[in-house]
Amino acid sequence: MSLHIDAEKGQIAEIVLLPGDPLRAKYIAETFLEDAVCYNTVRNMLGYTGTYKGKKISVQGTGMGMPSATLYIHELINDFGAKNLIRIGTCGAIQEDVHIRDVIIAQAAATDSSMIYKDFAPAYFPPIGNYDLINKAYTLGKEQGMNIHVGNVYSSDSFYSDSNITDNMSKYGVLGVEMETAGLYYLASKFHVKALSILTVSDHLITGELTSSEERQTTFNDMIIVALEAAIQE
Ligand SMILES: O=P(O)(O)O[C@H]1O[C@H](CO)[C@@H](O)[C@H]1O
Ligand SMILES: O=c1cc[nH]c(=O)[nH]1
Repeated sequence: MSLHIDAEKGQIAEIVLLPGDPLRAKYIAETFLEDAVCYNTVRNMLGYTGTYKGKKISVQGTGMGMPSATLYIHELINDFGAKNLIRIGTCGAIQEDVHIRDVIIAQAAATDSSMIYKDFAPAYFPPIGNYDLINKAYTLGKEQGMNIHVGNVYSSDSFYSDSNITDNMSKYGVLGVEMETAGLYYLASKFHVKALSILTVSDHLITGELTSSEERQTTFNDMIIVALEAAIQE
């Protein structure tokens, strides 16, 4: 076991899906995995392992923001041997041609977090996703007829903020804003594992549109299938 994950060695798969919401981890395990077993209830940050098309897969809630997500990601990699980590989350769109319910594959992630900067200052390290996983997920998403985009996202430490950073990100072509991808990609580089972040657009920061929870669920299912199919091709 590790500090925050109460599992035995071998109980967690090399492929781990990472939703922010632990109840989404439960939903994914119950809906998409066979013989799913819950291995973690510490702080209610639920984690499950089961199989998908015969391949062992885990799904672990990470909580919101990089301080929470990176402690689970760190332990999954270093204490349990995770090698392919795929975030499945939600984001706000910041481009006119990215619409609610669309899916964004994060090629890279800008961030206002000091977490990465302090390791490299005064240089900046660019957190990028794994090209193989990006390519597989994009191809699968297109085959399924999904409205799918690949590009930069902005991982912010603040959900609510008065700063104009998000506006500037939008001007520079960043597709959406969320709170964890930069931390995931940073740790994947640090520990030489593969990572991908796939995001459903839950709201639009320019138009003010929101998705209903039912709509989010349908798009979310499509996104999970893309993540699972990309993962088992590894
Ligand atoms: O839907 P999840 O994965 O939690 O992701 C997004 O939603 C949360 C904010 O509501 C943040 O964690 C953000 O990154
Ligand atoms: O606008 C949004 C939507 C989801 N997650 C975020 O961090 N921001």
